[in-house]
Amino acid sequence: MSKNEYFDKVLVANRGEIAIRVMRACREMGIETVAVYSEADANALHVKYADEAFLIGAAHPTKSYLNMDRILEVAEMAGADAIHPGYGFLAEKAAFSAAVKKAGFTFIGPSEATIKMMGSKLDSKQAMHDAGVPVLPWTQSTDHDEAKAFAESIGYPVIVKASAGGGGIGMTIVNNEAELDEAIAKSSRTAASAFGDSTVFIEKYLAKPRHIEVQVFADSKGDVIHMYERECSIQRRHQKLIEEAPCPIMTDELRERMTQSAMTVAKTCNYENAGTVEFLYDSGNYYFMEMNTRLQVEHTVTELITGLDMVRMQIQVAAGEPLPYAQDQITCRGHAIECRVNAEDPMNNFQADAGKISRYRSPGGPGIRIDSCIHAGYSIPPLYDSMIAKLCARAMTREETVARMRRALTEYVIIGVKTTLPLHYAVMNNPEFIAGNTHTHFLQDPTITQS
Ligand SMILES: Nc1ncc2cc(-c3cccc4ccccc34)c(N3CC[C@@H](N)C3)nc2n1
Ligand SMILES: [Ca+2]
Repeated sequence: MSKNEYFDKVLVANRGEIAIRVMRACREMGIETVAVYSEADANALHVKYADEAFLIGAAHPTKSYLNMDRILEVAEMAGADAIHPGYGFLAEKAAFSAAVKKAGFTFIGPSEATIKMMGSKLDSKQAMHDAGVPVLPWTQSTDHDEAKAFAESIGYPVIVKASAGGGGIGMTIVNNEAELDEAIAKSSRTAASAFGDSTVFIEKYLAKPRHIEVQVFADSKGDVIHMYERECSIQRRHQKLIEEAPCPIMTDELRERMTQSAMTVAKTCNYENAGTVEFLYDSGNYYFMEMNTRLQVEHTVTELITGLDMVRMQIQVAAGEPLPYAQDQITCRGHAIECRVNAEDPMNNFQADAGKISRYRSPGGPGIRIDSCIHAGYSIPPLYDSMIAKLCARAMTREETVARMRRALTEYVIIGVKTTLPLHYAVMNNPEFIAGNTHTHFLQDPTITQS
């Protein structure tokens, strides 16, 4: 007799804070958890949080967290019913979604076909254009004369992007015709080596857009809801550093249009489970960029303004249940900001900094949330993503939330490794940020870190 109506046992195919996050939801639901860990993670917190834990291989991700066969073997041995991929690693690998299903487990995420479609920026752009979702003008021709004619028709600058790309890899800005051929060749080379697919396309370049993304949720019956938007413009080398919900410049009218577009995107690709539709926003217009077919790092700020548990919802819809909330039950109350605490040195080009944490004290008090995988005495392994904690603050207004985040940052003590905490403190004290004037090149402005 299962202790809940969803699954008896879930294998979490991930590590770090997101593995702990998923295990917390499972524990609250009476679902047993299985952790997988590499040799470098033998003492990791996610191993301690799970009901069972299995060593899956050496530290390098290809030998462990990316090793599909080994993970499925453990799921079989442990008698898991479902697998949660977290984010990163295998989360958006279409073949993993298929392999999980083929092996008889439930994949807590979308189907192989959906992941595959959204993995191609060109296919998803074409499909969303045909569905009437705003997209930036583009061409997939790399012929010099056709590309030249396209660029001249919409005006320089334009940008060359990799279709199989992500995270800004393979993007080359083109300011004039003389740069066109080399940009196409450079992006194609990068795309081929990074993604094994040299397909590129060219689109209108927006100088200082905002990155606004809409959280959507869909069940296996085709129902889709949105859970408002997040602004994620403060990034560095396409790694988000600070996210907030709702977006400071959102109006009811713009929100209505963007959330409708986001739900059209989800319906067009038969989406199931949690997903995020990314838009670029510039002077009142928004444009579909891509869809992320996973639960994102910054799902936290959406949980804080809606009061919902998104991992619980993922498990419910993956088990075949209808969406647990109707659209009119999803409310946006207050404001939330997330600061990603990375083991990097913001004053030395964000160089990753591994090492042992000698002292650790996390903030607390009203409206503070910490999702982390660290503790005093923990040694940060060098081979994985540098994010070690997420500090979130929520309050009723953005102004109060910024003040609360500023206060929490003064309380956060992490001794033994360099972190991005000083950068976050500088941003929370920066007049432009406080005024809500963020855009994607915010951190390029040298005055930011000299507050
Ligand atoms: N046509 C056009 N114009 C301006 C752009 C600017 C960016 C961009 C560039 C640099 C940082 C960014 C931060 C958030 C959102 C976008 C960006 C961008 N991308 C795409 C992947 C994403 N991580 C960055 N695509 C763009 N596309
Ligand atoms: Ca993406």
